[in-house]
Amino acid sequence: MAHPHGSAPPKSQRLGLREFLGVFQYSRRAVELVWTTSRLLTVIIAALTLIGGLMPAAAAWVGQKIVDAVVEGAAISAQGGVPDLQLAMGWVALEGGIMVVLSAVQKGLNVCQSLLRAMLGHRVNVLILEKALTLQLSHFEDSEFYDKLTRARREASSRPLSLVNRTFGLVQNGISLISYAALLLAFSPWAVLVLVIGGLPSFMVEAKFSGEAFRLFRWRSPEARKQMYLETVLAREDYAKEVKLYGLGPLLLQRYREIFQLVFSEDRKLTLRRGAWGFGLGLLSTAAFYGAYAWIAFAAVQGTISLGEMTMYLLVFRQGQSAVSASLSSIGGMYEDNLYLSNLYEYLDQGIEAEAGTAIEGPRPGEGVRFENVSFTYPGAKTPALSKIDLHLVPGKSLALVGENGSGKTTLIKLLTRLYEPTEGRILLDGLELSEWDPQHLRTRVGVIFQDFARYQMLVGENVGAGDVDHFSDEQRWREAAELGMADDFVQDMPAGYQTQLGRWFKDGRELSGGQWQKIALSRAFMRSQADILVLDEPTAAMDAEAEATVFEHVRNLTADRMAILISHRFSTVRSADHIVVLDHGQVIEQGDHTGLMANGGRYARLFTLQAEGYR
Ligand SMILES: Nc1ncnc2c1ncn2[C@@H]1O[C@H](COP(=O)(O)OP(=O)(O)OP(=O)(O)O)[C@@H](O)[C@H]1O
Repeated sequence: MAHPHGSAPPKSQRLGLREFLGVFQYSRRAVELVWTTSRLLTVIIAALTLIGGLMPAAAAWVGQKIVDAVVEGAAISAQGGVPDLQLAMGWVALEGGIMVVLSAVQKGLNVCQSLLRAMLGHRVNVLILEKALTLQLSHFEDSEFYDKLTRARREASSRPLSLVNRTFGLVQNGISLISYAALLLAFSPWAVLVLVIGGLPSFMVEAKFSGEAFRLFRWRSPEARKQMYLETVLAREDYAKEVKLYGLGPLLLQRYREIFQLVFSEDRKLTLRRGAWGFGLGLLSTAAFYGAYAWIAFAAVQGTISLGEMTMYLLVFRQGQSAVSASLSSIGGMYEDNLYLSNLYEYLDQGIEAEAGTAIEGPRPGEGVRFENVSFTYPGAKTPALSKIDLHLVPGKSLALVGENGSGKTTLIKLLTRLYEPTEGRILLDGLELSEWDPQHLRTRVGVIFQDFARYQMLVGENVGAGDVDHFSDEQRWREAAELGMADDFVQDMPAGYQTQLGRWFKDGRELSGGQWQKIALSRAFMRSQADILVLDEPTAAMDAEAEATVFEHVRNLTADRMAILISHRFSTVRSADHIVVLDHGQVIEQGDHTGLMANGGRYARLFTLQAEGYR
């Protein structure tokens, strides 16, 4: 949720019972997730939980038997008789046995839970990433959606297991509690009531504050994202150069600190209030316990119960009380887990418009690409980035787009590659609208490099191979593409040739120059040998003039029956295109070939002459 920096977090709302229960809607999905992650581990955990639940009451009962046997034995000894030693020793041995089982159960639970935790964390991360693959570019550019993604990634992976553990914990404590109650009932039903009611106040506090903590977490997720971003800028190699030279470090670090202060001051308030209330209401539980203690001791003094029974009741009452508070805090924790899971599921359930097209050919093959009255406005933007564009790109021809920064050239390519849909008008390939094409097939027909192409910290060869996933690791194809993209020569000279690691993140990683990276990106586009539309968005800006000339020679040779779209600010390159389109503020203001446009004496002619003069 976007909010102006520094605004106060939302006030806590009163939590009605319905709202409280409604929040548990994700429990079923979380249990399902855990169950499908590992049935075996889930079953073992459930079984151990049940066994673990019965053990404490059994131990308390045996404890009573020990004390009574000892008291009885002592009385016999006092009267000069011979007590039955074996009986008391037998009970002690049994209690020892129960403790061994209990500790085995607890260890087993820990082991299973850590295994399941690792598996589940991985599973949830994969779910999150799989979903990310289905998202559209516009999602990544939407800050509110990005918050959802960040929140899901930060908290969600540990929550399903925690929820399931707490559910089991609740069952376990429930079983213990029932067995304690059964023992305690013999003393007095009222004692059972005191036991249960004593735990309620602390529970109310937990429920109230976990809701508040969650609202705080949601409120500050844009802050958390800013902090993550600053961490990236301050600690990553690709920013280090500028941060150092411009001395940005202290300023950015100060920002980082300020965000922490803002977030921490809210956290501190909440933590203090939570602690104070927890302590105050916790006193009630202590009072309930000592009230019951006095009552039980009184009964023993009066002789209504034996010493053994008194020991057992006290133990049962104390443990019962912790079972009550553990159960209630399990419920509170489940509530909290559910709140955090709502983030995960909100993100996973985000509706994605299906890319519905299925066509793999159009009615007029060979017609090429047509833009018909195409307009486009970015989500949230006030003015259109493109308006009323009409264009026809014919196979075998090349098209150059020129225009000032921000005139809409890259946007036009984003529409052609279906990263965005036109807000108005339509784009046709072979006579069929782009949205009706099978998206996979459409992608194989277009090879594109953007000016901000990705620099993967992988092998040089893989950086080329990325252009065609089917041949991602095919060294022969890497070479062919790299020759066309002018990268082969310098790659051969690298220490491990095509197997050289790029980037500084990993061992022995090499860095490339700007022009070399561009050659890699160009080669990547040449990997798309099936593509009949080749789009180069300022591909040669960092290359030297000779390399640029050769690359265009290659593009021209390739485009016998293909289409090439070229964006460039270098008119020496642009002039060789068959058709030139001049964009200004999202509109086509001139088009034609170089000679025609020069003869026109319009914007193109002016810009061309200006640049040509610069070279004289
Ligand atoms: N993701 C985006 N969201 C909102 N507006 C955008 C986005 N990308 C670009 N714009 C806006 O759309 C307009 C056209 O941008 P575009 O990137 O198409 O220009 P360009 O002609 O390729 O510029 P350049 O020569 O600088 O590469 C600009 O005003 C820009 O601010």
